[in-house]
Amino acid sequence: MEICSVQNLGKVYKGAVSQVALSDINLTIQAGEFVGIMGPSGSGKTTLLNMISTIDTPTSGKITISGQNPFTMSQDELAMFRRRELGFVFQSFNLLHTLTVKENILLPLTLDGVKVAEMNDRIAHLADNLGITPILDKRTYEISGGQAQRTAVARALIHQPKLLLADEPTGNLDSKSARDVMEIMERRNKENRDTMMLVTHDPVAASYCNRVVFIKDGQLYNEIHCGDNRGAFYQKILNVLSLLGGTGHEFSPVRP
Ligand SMILES: Nc1ncnc2c1ncn2[C@@H]1O[C@H](COP(=O)(O)OP(=O)(O)OP(=O)(O)O)[C@@H](O)[C@H]1O
Repeated sequence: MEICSVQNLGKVYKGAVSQVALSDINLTIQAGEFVGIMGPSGSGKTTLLNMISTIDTPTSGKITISGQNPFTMSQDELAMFRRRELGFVFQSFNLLHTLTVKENILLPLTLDGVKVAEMNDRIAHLADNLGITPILDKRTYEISGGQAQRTAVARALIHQPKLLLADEPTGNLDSKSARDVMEIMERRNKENRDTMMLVTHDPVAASYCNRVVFIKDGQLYNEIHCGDNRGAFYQKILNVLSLLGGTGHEFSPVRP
C-alpha cells in the first residue's frame, strides 16, 4: 500500500532572484518502508521534507499522503490532517519544558480529546517499547539528549501516524545516543511496520533505513537499497556520497 506519492514535484523560491530548489521529483513510499533522504548542503532535502510535511506548498507537481491531497484542504483541515496522519521528529527535540516527559508524549492525544484510560494504556506500551518508562515523570531539563529524542519519537508515534517524518534526529546527539535512537526507529519499523522518512547528513543514521534516496541540485540522483548487511549498506552510502561531492564536514566520519 502506498503511503506517500510525490509526482513531478517542483519548488521555486521566488525573490529578487528565483531559486529552483527542486525539479521533477518522483518518489513513492510504501507502507512499512523506512526511507532516508541524503544529499549535499543546499541540494533540496529540507525543501522536500517541508513539502511532504505540508509545511510549505509545491510550485508544481502533486503530493498524495494516505490517499489524500493535503494541498486542496482548508487551513483547519490541514492542521487536523497533520496532527492525525503525520508524526514529526526534529533535530532540536522541540519538547515543551514546562511539561513532564509523559505530558509531552500525551500532548497529541490530549488535543484530540482521547479518554484517559486509553492514553494510559498507549503510553505504558510505547514507553516500555522505547525504554523511557523510568523517566516519564521527569521534566525535560532533567533528561539527557538521547532520552529527549526518544521522548520526541514517542510523542510522534503515540497517535499512530501513517508517516513519521524525521529531520536530522541524530544531529544534536553523541554517537552512542544517536545509535540508540536509530536502533529504536529501526525496531519500530521492523516490528510495528511504522512508515518513516528520515532526512540526514549522517551516513550511520541513514544505514538504518531500508532505502536511501540521494538528491543533488534539486533532482533525484540515485537510490540504493539495504540488503541483509548494514555494514555493507553503510559502505554503499559512503560510496554514493563520495560521488555526490560536498565538503568533508557535511558527512559524519563515524562508522557503524
Ligand atoms: N526560503 C527560501 N528562500 C529562498 N531560497 C531558499 C529558501 N529555502 C531554501 N532555499 C534554497 O533552496 C535550495 C535548497 O535548500 P534546502 O534547505 O532544501 O537544502 P538542504 O539540502 O536541506 O540543505 P542543508 O543540508 O544545508 O540543510 C538552496 O539553494 C537554498 O539556498
